[in-house]
Amino acid sequence: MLLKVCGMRDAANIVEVLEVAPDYLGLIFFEKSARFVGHDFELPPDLLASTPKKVGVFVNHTLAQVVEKVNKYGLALAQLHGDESPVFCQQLKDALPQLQVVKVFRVANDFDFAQLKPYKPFCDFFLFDTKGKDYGGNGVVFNWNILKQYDNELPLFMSGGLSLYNIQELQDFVTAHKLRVHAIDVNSKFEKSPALKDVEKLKELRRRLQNTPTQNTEKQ
Ligand SMILES: O=C(O)c1ccccc1NCC(=O)[C@H](O)[C@H](O)COP(=O)(O)O
Repeated sequence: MLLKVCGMRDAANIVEVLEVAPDYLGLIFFEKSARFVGHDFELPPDLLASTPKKVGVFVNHTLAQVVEKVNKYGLALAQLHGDESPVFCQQLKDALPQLQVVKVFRVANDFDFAQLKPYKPFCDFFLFDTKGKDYGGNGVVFNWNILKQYDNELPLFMSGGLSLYNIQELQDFVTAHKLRVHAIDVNSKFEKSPALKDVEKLKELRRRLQNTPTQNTEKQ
């Protein structure tokens, strides 16, 4: 499983996080988030020169706002964390064909998997996060058993309260149920304070993930 670390803005902290060699770095463009990058955010030169794909996290932004951030920061993926429609995903793909679109679904026990269908032609990945009081970064795990209903058609980012305490359990669950998990997405459980990542914890996570086989989970 690949690794996405989400929600940094401090240049020195980003440089430290890069030592862990994440596969994806999430930058949050939602102004109401405690992890909002800010209006004057500049990419640290180390990030420009390094390999992780940059993921922009958006919540009900307009198409023009997403396109502007993608172009400004060289984002490879847009993670749509709000109530964006399938038509919005289609418009984004039409505007930026190279961009990978990740539609987020906030999951609770009554989650209806039928709602995924109209998104499939316009998305590269789905991300399952916990439905909580905030749009994201709630630090709460959802009941993974509900994923037994998922048809595995699009590869997944798995999210929601992932920590050093539950990562092995998640890996076992994914293997047992042959879930097509492309990457895990970690955030608040690897922080010293909002937006400041605890790099020692991330290094331990990286060590544990290195012992798991990676799968071909790109969209076919
Ligand atoms: O993290 C935020 O503050 C946030 C706010 C609004 C929308 C999305 C947000 N985070 C996006 C993520 O991808 C998080 O990693 C995901 O929600 C999981 O967070 P956590 O439960 O803290 O691990």
